[in-house]
Amino acid sequence: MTGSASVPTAEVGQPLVELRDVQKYFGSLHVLQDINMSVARGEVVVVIGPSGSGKSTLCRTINRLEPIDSGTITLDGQPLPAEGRALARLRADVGMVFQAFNLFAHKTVLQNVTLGPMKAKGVKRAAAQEEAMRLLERVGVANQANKLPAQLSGGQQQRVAIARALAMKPKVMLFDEPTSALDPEMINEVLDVMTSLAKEGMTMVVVTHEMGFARRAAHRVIFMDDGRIVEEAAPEEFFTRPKSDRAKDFLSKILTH
Ligand SMILES: Nc1ncnc2c1ncn2[C@@H]1O[C@H](COP(=O)(O)OP(=O)(O)OP(=O)(O)O)[C@@H](O)[C@H]1O
Repeated sequence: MTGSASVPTAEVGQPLVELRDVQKYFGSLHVLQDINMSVARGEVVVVIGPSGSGKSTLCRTINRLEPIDSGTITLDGQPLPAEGRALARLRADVGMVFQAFNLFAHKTVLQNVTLGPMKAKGVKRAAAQEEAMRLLERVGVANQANKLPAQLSGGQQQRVAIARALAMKPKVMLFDEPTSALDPEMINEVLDVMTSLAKEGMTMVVVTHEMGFARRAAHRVIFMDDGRIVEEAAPEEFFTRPKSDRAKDFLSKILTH
């Protein structure tokens, strides 16, 4: 499979993340129902759907921030570990950028990006710093390296959060509404970084309300409603010819805003 003509240029390969018959409850709420989903290496999957449909929970189960009640989730063919060192390794393999800012407030930008590789992977300080500076350059905030996160704009903080996740050399990046807490002028800065990662072949699962990003960078859009995957299609197909009434209704509401 190759990407849609508009952006994704990376070839998409074998399955990397697989969810099979996943069920999850919060008390009596069946928040994830019969989830079957496969994300291929190099694929960019955008997850959209109404508020409360289970998008964040889906994302959080993929790196075990939320346990599941039944079913299986595998990364690179391996079942997700529940605890211990294997779980720490998994967290390194699955980079995550949340909607709220994800940084240690009392560490500098540079420390935020170097700590993970030094602690989790035993990378020496000098090498970790060199790589961190390269990544900060990559996301356009190298000149902020010695500042504290609070001294940065929201968009800059999210770009540091992306650099921090990339420093762990993840196999897949999960983004959970990474721009939702940002001022409008900051949103594009972050989406541009995400788009370039997508073009370079990073495997990504992105929960977002930014339909422009979905059109431009996704190989596939997954539409969730009430804890289920209701529909999935290439973006050009989904946005022009949604099949389910729920997706049509959802798109008509968000596209008129
Ligand atoms: N820790 C929790 N305990 C109990 N219920 C929860 C918990 N987290 C989420 N929920 C409920 O699970 C449902 C799905 O939540 P989730 O955050 O996954 O939805 P979402 O699609 O990401 O929504 P939004 O777009 O508003 O962020 C919601 O009804 C929510 O209230």
